[in-house]
Amino acid sequence: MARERAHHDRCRAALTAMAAGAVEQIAVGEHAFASGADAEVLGYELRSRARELADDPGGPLFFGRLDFGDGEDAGDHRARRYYLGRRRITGPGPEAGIPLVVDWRAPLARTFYQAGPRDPRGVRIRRRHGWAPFSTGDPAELTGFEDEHLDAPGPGPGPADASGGALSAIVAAELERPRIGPMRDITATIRPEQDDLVRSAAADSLCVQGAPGTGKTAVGLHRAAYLLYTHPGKLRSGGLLVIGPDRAFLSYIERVLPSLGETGVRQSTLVDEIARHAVGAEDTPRAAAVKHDARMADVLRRALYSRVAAVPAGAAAGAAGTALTVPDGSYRWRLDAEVLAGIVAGVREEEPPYATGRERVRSRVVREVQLAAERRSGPRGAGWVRRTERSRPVGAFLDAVWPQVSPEEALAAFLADPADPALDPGERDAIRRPGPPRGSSPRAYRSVRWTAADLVLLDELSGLIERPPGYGHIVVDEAQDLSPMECRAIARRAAFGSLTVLGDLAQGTTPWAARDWPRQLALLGRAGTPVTVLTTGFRMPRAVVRLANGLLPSLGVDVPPARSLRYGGELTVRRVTGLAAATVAAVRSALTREGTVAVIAAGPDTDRLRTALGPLAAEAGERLSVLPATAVKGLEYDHVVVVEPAAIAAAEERGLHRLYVVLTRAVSRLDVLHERPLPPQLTDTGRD
Ligand SMILES: Nc1ncnc2c1ncn2[C@@H]1O[C@H](COP(=O)(O)OP(=O)(O)OP(=O)(O)O)[C@@H](O)[C@H]1O
Repeated sequence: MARERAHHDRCRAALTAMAAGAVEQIAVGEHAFASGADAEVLGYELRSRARELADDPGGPLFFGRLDFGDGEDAGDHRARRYYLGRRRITGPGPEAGIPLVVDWRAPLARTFYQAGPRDPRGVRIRRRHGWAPFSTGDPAELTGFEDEHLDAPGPGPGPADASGGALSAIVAAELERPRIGPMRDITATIRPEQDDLVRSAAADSLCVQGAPGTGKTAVGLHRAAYLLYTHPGKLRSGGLLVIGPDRAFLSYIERVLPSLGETGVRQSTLVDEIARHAVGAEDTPRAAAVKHDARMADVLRRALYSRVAAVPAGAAAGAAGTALTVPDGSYRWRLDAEVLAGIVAGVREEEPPYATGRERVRSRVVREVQLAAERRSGPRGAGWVRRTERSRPVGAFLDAVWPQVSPEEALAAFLADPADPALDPGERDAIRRPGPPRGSSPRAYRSVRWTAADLVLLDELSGLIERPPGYGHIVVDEAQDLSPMECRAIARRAAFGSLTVLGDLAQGTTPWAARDWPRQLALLGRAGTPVTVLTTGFRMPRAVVRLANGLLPSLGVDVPPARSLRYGGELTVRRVTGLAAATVAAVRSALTREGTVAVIAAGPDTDRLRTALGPLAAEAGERLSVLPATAVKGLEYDHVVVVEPAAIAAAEERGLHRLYVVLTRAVSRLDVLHERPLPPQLTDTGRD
């Protein structure tokens, strides 16, 4: 213990020196460069590095150690010892460059996560360190360590581990620990199957189907950090996006990447990512279903290209057969309709983005004019070409055959008259909405109040008009809930990158939620991506998993049930009279224990419960949340009180899926309170 503490002290001193060194380098760097631009780039890099180092929350600097070889022969390179931690720490002075702590993402660390009695990988001892819970500012306190002798495995204590060994007591304690604040990193306890996913090649897209609490979100975030470490150039400058279901979820996960030293990742909801406008109106469920349907991709493409006139409409009236006349000094060059129609048709066939298509038509038309001019009166230079491209007749011709259009203008015009053969009359009526008449000035479209689904359609149109800049990698959480059109919005942004798709078909609650992964992956532009299934749950106690699994056969999806790695926890299911009073009593008792508490109920019931909890809630402060069932996706609380499951199940079309989400949020204790009979799926399994 003394030696390990001394090593930790050495690491702390080295980290402080590294942070000071980074600050000093900024000062030196700013003076050493002749070019201001170079100094600026270097300064930016150094400042970020200094910030990352200064951002250290003060926790333990390592969580494990690997001893390779037989440990006797110091000259044998295999007889080496490495400490592993959240970030690399190198020694000062003569030790500079020698890692005191190896980053958990380094290739060597893979051995820490993957080695086991069946496959020791040259490891003699794997040590896990136990630390007292810490808060920012306090020194980290080593409380113990645990050695696994992988070269001579003996029977270990505790439940068996999937990798062939015993489940480490330190890992078990970490899993049982009450949840207090936002989500934390899992670097110390990544499981082998999670490590495989985290370290998949950057170019590979992957899909993880995992029961609730199997660590999908944790895997996605650690994969993001891993990719940034292995491909810093490609991904560090805004090239990595994490998409989550809502802002509450984002604030729950937002500290994980910074705590791993990664501060530059964009974390967003899809709505925020694509929003060109604020949402100002609501669709009927029918209209939303039509707008999110996969057919809308072709429908919108047709609507946009219906603006392109197949045969030039004679923008500049001229002699019969002449569709365009371009004055040029004392000459007038004429192009006939057939040539122009050929140009337009040719560009359409090439299928460039709409805006590129317009420019392509422009330059080909001018090329024809140039050829005609040069045949008569010699070469024309670049200046002539530019002038002709900007000339009034050419502009008028383009406006007639390939008019400029904004996504807003195209969508408003389409919704005012959604006459596409792919939509039946009922569907057209559902989405029809009066809009500014065709041909209105772009300003007329600014006052339109868009719905959330309209924003998705605007994004589609915007992608048809101009290719959006993409990301090198996108992590998509709760991907089962994405509509076909939302999937396309993500696919567009990952056209040249890869995807980590995370989700659970059983937790699909949107009307368009996926029922199988192959189709969803095809919509995401990644057909054929392998699907990895996770079933080992780290969140819920066994009894809670059993209760929730009772719903699975009714959810209409083919997913294996979760099994829990946890041994603690409590479940109570109680029929009560007077839900509000029973909730207050349950919360009062829950607050006597450590950790967060959530009361989850059908939307309309939450206000009533909040009122009933009034003074108690004020006393509990941030420890207590009262939430509608629709707002808990991806979140977890130490103690959950679920109020009236039947009301949650009846509140929406996929109410049983919602109930499944709600019942799977508890880390330590779940109280189910009901007045009405429980949904039948819960009655057999509920009492434990
Ligand atoms: N290897 C691990 N070691 C310790 N804790 C872990 C590990 N993997 C996951 N966890 C913890 O288990 C809990 C559930 O993980 P996470 O939220 O990532 O699951 P999920 O599959 O995304 O769940 P859901 O489907 O409900 O969104 C979290 O508290 C997470 O930190």
